[in-house]
This record gives sequence, C-alpha cells and structure tokens, in this order.
Amino acid sequence: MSRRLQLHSRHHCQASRGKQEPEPEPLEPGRTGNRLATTIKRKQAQLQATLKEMGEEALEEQLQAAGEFPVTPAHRFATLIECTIPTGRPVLVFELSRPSPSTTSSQLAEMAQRWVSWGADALVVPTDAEVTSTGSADLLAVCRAVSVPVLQRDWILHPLQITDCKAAGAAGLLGIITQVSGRGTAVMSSYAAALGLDAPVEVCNRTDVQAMSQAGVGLFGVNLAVGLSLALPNFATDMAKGLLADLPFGAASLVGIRSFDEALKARLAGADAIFVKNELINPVLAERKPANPYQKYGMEGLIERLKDVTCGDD
Ligand SMILES: O=C(O)c1ccccc1NCC(=O)[C@H](O)[C@H](O)COP(=O)(O)O
Repeated sequence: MSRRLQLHSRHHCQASRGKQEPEPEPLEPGRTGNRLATTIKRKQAQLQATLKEMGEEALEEQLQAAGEFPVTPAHRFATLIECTIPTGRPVLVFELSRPSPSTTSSQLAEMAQRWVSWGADALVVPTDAEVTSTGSADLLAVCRAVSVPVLQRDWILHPLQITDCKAAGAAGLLGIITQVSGRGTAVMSSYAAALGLDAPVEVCNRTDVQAMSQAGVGLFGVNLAVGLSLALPNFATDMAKGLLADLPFGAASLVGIRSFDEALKARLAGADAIFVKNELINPVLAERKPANPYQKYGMEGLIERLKDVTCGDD
C-alpha cells in the first residue's frame, strides 16, 4: 500500500489528492428503500426505551466515566492493520455468529478460538436484536476468549452503544454509517476514538469520503452490498475501487465481502482489511449443506483459501 497509515490521529493530513469539489451524489441505491428506514426506526425506538429507563443523569455519568478510562491497549484493530500492511496482505476479519439457536455463548467462544488458531486476524460479532437475541452475551464471551481484536456489529446511532461496546471488551465497532448518522457521524466516530476504540465509518460515495476526511476520520468502511438493487455487473466492486482511490493519505479501509471474487477484487482495489461476511461463512458452517461451491472448504479451509486469494501471490 502506498498510503501511509495515520489511524490514531484525529487531524491527519487531509489533502493528498488535490482540491476536488465534492460532487453531489445520489443516496446509495440499495438502502434508499423501506428496509433501511424500518431498521433505523426500530433501532431508534429500542434506544429511546433504554435511554428513558436510564434517565439523563445516569446516561451522562456513563458517557463521562467511559471517557475517563479509555481501553488499554487502545486502537488494537488500527494497530493490527498498521502492522500487517508491510507484509503485503490484508487483515482478514471474520463475522462470527451462532450457527444455530442451540449454540451457547461458550461454544461460540470456542469456535472463536479455533478460527483464530486457523488464522483469523480479527472477529466481528453481530449484536442487532433482529439477527440475534443473544448478541451482548456472545460479544462478551468472544472478547474474553480470544486475544485478537473483536469488533461489534450493530446499527450505531447513539454514544451509549459505544460505551456498551467498550464495556464488553471489544476493540471497536462496525455500524457507524455516514448516510444514516449524517452530521452526527463525525461526533460518533471521534467519541469512539476517544475511548480507544476503532470504528470504521461506512461511506457510500465521494461526498461521504470528503466530509469524513475533513472531520479527521482515518478508518473507512465500504459495504459492497450497497447498490445490490441496481444489479449492474461489477457495480459494487467498481464503486469500492473508486471510493478506496478517494481515501485521504494515511487512511485505512475495511471492505465487506461475500465471495472469493469480491475478496480478490477488494484486495486489488487496495482494501487494507477484508471483512468476510456471514453470506460466505454460513454455507461452510451449515450442517445440512446445500450444494454450493464453498462447502468443500470447511472453516479452516475457507480461512486458508482466503489468505491465498488475497495475499497477492496468486
Ligand atoms: O457490511 C459491510 O460490508 C461493512 C463493511 C465495512 C464496514 C462496515 C460494514 N457494515 C456495517 C453495517 O452496519 C452494515 O452496513 C449493515 O449491517 C448492513 O449490512 P448489510 O445488510 O450486509 O448490507
């Protein structure tokens, strides 16, 4: 990677690509519909209920206390990226959720240990109530079980969620999205950074990248699933390539992928870290496996194959 990492700095060099006027771009096509709006409404309602129960004073105390004791060591995920870049391969981050409702948190923690022993560099544990009813317990168990960075995945709309993430022992979180949080995005990102957490900010277009760069964000997320509804060949990977090329000097990127092809394209586009999502992992873990090209790998094989595909030697 030619870009030098300056992930911890909130005010790193912003202009490496000359002065480009931000072009107004449409909202990301895959998320403009009802699904995102419904999800955000649901999440806001949950948060409002929690905040009401908590009361303003307790909230204030929790936010302040978290800020007084940042996590140590801080910025473990960003540091991992920084240390991995010179090796010429991306950091491989794997999504980890219960393969079946009967899986317990401690079984999940054991899975986490196995994945790490097979070469997973970091893990992501989803906690959104729509996908799991045991997210908080799972996050806690996995954070305790492994020494690699563990990131929480949720829709992050309020700083309280960031303090909960810290309390669970996670190294950071996915789910701060520019198109969702608007002007509040930079505040959420800097609050996470102040607690020593790494929170890649998800960007969808050049306007997002420029706004976040100006706000000092140094770690960016790209979700290739955005834009799915357009169903144009190569739309997602072309978009990712453009976005990664637009990142400011010193910034790092995490790109979410659902296939080997996407992993390879993400790497070729310059992704510093690759987030391997459940869409690629679940078929490998499924007990009764539908015929699919990945079933032959098993999780250990999947990790090994992804390392091969993304290391740049193929
Ligand atoms: O989901 C990704 O690919 C991703 C990549 C890099 C940073 C963050 C990412 N996701 C965080 C999110 O909160 C997702 O945008 C959200 O869960 C929706 O994901 P999906 O349903 O897979 O589009």
